[in-house]
Amino acid sequence: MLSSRSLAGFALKHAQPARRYSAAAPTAAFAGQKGSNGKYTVTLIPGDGIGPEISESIKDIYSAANVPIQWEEVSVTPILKGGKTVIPDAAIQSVKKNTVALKGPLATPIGKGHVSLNLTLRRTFNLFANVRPCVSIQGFKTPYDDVNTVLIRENTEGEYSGIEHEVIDGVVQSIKLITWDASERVARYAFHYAQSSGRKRVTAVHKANIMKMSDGMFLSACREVSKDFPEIAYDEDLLDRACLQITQNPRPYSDRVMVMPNLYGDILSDMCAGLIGGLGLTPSGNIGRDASIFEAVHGSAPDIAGKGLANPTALLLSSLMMLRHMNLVDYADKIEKAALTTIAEGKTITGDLGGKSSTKEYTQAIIQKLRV
Ligand SMILES: NC(=O)C1=CN([C@@H]2O[C@H](COP(=O)(O)OP(=O)(O)OC[C@H]3O[C@@H](n4cnc5c(N)ncnc54)[C@H](O)[C@@H]3O)[C@@H](O)[C@H]2O)C=CC1
Ligand SMILES: O=C(O)CCC(=O)C(=O)O
Repeated sequence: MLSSRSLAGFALKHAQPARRYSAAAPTAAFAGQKGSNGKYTVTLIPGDGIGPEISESIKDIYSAANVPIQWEEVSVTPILKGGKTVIPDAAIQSVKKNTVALKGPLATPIGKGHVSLNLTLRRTFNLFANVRPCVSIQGFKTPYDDVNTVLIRENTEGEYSGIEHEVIDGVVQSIKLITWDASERVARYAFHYAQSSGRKRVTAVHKANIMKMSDGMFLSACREVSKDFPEIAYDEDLLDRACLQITQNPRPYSDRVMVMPNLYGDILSDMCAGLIGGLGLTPSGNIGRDASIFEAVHGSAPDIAGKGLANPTALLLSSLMMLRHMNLVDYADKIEKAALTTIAEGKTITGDLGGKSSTKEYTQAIIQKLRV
């Protein structure tokens, strides 16, 4: 019989008022100390493709808002060591020391080449829960104006375990690894998140009709954890049905938290992003006990990289999840208001949102609002 291991010793944060972009839940309480200059040091990984452009935008906005943060910029260029691709030690040490990081997208070669360094970072720091809120921006017209989903993705295993091999010529096997411990841990996080953000239901999204053992165990862990949260309703939904229902009517998903294995969360969060205006708008937080790394849902966007066209909002909103995690809530609220009103006004927005402005012009429009 599998034993259920609780998150004993896990310092719980106090419940926070419900905010749209928050990592609110049982993250290890932020224990960073301000330096002698009155600022916290935060690791910044600019990343690949559009990463450096959108990171520049965040730095400019933070300077204008006087956020008490100093960035420790590190590169995550893949290094080959003993036949394995690894992350430079300086980057690892920086995240370990600062315990919070903001990360731009890292590109992964398709069908060949090095392993994903995004996944490597998540595994290195055991960032077990990936929180992906997706909220309609009031005043910005899209087919829906009432999307407010929170998706929590198991972030360390599942289909992304990276265990693949060729069995015989022409036959390849990829292992979807699901463990009770990781399933229980992310389920517990989802229930705590629901509790602290005022959401009334947790829905486990799965394909246990097909993957009876792996998704079946994920569901068993969720059911077990649900018993500890009698005030939060619990139900289960097949992934395909959830996709259909959310695209037909996202409103019922506003009062719940969805929790699911790794791959489903990756895909479903892009689908939700499509409902509110695209990947330029959706943030995320990779949450662990000892460190947390905040990043946009999107990738390195090679098609627009270097052209000054990228929308920095997703990374900006990810950084606001980070500020709330660090209890710098007032700064987060102020920047969020400036960014969302800039988008709602629609005068200075980037091409992905139907506008004509560059990354820099949009950034300046936000900065102008911060100065008033
Ligand atoms: N967490 C991470 O660092 C992630 C990295 N990736 C990597 O990124 C690379 C590119 O992946 P794609 O499939 O092309 O996905 P992508 O998310 O980079 O781009 C998909 C589409 O969305 C647009 N887009 C994305 N972010 C945008 C933004 N901020 N502003 C305006 N438009 C934006 C792109 O121009 C593109 O048309 C791959 O190497 C992939 O592995 C992909 C997803 C997440
Ligand atoms: O690591 C990558 O390149 C892609 C990862 C990804 O799509 C994600 O996990 O969000």
